[in-house]
Amino acid sequence: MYDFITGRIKGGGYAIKGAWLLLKHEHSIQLQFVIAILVTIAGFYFDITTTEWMIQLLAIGMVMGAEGLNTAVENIADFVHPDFHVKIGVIKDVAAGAVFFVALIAVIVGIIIYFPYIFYTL
Ligand SMILES: Nc1ncnc2c1ncn2[C@@H]1O[C@H](COP(=O)(O)OP(=O)(O)OP(=O)(O)O)[C@@H](O)[C@H]1O
Repeated sequence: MYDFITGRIKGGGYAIKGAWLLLKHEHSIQLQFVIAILVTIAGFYFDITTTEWMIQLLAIGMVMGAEGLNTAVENIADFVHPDFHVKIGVIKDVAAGAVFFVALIAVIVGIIIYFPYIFYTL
């Protein structure tokens, strides 16, 4: 039981270290973090509902999580095959495509949430 608890705490520590590395070194994650802060400010400004907060937070988490996994895939690809290879290109494109899906949905969610606040209250 003790090993189980210390193992989980260690695992959490590694995960936090990984999240910090992403924020420190990855420009795409940094940009998404800034966007996350901006929409959070917008959430307070427009006083969005609890449900909208939950969906917005979910969208932020999905985008940053997908981007983090994309970075991991890119790093693995560069590690196992640093030189140019058509298959590495396809693997990286597919990983980027997965982020695109999530990001597109997040943008649509953002429009659905904020369109009424911006245009119906004018
Ligand atoms: N080793 C490679 N072999 C073939 N094509 C590659 C290779 N490396 C990158 N590419 C192509 O270039 C694109 C960009 O790859 P890269 O690793 O530079 O990602 P990136 O979008 O610049 O990532 P980031 O800016 O998040 O670090 C890939 O999606 C792929 O099409």
